[in-house]
Amino acid sequence: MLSATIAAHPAAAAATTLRQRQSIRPRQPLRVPIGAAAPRRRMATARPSVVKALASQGVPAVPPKLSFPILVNSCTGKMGKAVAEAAVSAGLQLVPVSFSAMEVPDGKLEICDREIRIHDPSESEKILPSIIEEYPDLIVVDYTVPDAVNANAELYCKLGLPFVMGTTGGNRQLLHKTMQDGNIYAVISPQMGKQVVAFLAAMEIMAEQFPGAFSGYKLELNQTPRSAASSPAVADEGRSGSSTIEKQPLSTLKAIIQIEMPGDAGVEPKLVSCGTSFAFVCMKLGPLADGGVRRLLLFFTMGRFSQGLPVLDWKTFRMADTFTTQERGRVRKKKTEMKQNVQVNVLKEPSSKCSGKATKGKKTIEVMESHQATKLDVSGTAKAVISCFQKLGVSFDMDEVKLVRDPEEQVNVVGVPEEHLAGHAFHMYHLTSPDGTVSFEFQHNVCGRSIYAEGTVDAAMFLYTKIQSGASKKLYDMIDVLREGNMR
Ligand SMILES: NC(=O)C1=CN([C@@H]2O[C@H](COP(=O)(O)OP(=O)(O)OC[C@H]3O[C@@H](n4cnc5c(N)ncnc54)[C@H](O)[C@@H]3O)[C@@H](O)[C@H]2O)C=CC1
Ligand SMILES: O=C(O)C1=N[C@H](C(=O)O)C[C@H](O)C1
Repeated sequence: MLSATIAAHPAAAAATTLRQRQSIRPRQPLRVPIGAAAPRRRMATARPSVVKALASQGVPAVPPKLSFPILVNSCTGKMGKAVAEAAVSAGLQLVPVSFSAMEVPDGKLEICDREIRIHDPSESEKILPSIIEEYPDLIVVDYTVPDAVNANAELYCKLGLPFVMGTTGGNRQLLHKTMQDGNIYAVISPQMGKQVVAFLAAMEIMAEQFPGAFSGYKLELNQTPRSAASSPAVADEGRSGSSTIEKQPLSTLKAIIQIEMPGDAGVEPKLVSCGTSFAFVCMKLGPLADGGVRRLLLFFTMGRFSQGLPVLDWKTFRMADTFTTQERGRVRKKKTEMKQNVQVNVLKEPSSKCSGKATKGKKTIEVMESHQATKLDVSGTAKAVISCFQKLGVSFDMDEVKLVRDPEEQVNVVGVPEEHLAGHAFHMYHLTSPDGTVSFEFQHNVCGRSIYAEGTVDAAMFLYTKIQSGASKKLYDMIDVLREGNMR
């Protein structure tokens, strides 16, 4: 049966609860579905000191596999489900209980052949104490909603329950205070994707070592390029007089780093650059610039030329023809909408050959993030990156981040693969020097959930080893996790 014992005094109780938990003898759960986590007293692993000692005696120091109980709050969500699956495949014991604001048939959910009982969040305070009693080494992973962040963290602290908080939003200042008062082991990070975290860490190091390095720079596209020199395509647009594309300075410094995760791009979630080809950008910009078929053909031809492809082959004509007969009607329909977003298109790949912008004096889009339509808050990762830029001397208001949540815009403008509309995170930052002669562009684009799920499992393992070793530091972020060699 689930009991309703709660530590009476949050701050003081937190530390004692944790100590008490170490000495509680585990009970057998009354109803544990086959394959679900059975309560355990301790992980079946050797401590690092033991491994070291064995190694000194010539015994190979193969790190033992960690195994401890993990409760995922909430298993009904996209991230919760992905983490639960990753936890099982990493050999952790998935506790067959979760909470959700969503009703599920029979109050149950099946994950990796394990039956998870779903309770209403209002019951968590009543239910969790007995779960802790059954699973003294329990770690909770939180992927719920921004509105639940503070209450959940307070509850975990009150119960002395170590946790990994992946949920973004809520009141982060209050969260920080809760953690200070609660003195509980936790990893909190709005970004668990380790490669993205490594990028964030690099930003932080740069901000720390070269504060103000980008003073005066703006997170925006060039407003008034100085040089008239440009690529023939852009020059042609300029001469036509009808184009909204402006010329870019020759000296514009630009680098696109594209990192793709190995594996089948169509199946595996991936970290990608979302740049499209020069030809594609021109195809989008051409009609918006009131160009006719001739201009389109010219753009397309130049695009092919720029990529070292044969200029005049059947593909050139076929694609132009397809565009004019089938796509042009559709594009015309969306013209107004696209015009509003044309800067994003430029942001997507303003390559040196097609660098330009279509602002016509309008405000440019400087930081853009695109996520699945169900995302409730502004990207926590974007906020973290922007705060690094701020330390580097760039002035930028968080409210200015351009949010893209419309699936049509995501596919047509941002370039999100359709199969990842329900789970993606594309981020773009464009930085311009005060005189407009230097620009930088950063992108980190993730499709799918597995990069975060794996990072979360690593964070839980990291936390577990910290608890076992009685580390004096209790609050960590993902950069701490990476620093201790957790890139696996
Ligand atoms: N740190 C990271 O690397 C990442 C963080 N996230 C963040 O994680 C959070 C969840 O994202 P998704 O899984 O995509 O959202 P989702 O909408 O798919 O899932 C949220 C789940 O939480 C449940 N829920 C709502 N209120 C609750 C409460 N009080 N207690 C327990 N469960 C509750 C909902 O019923 C839903 O099933 C968001 O804040 C998102 O930004 C998402 C991806 C990566
Ligand atoms: O909601 C998401 O999906 C994501 N949320 C996190 C954020 O807000 O930064 C991390 C990533 O962008 C995916």
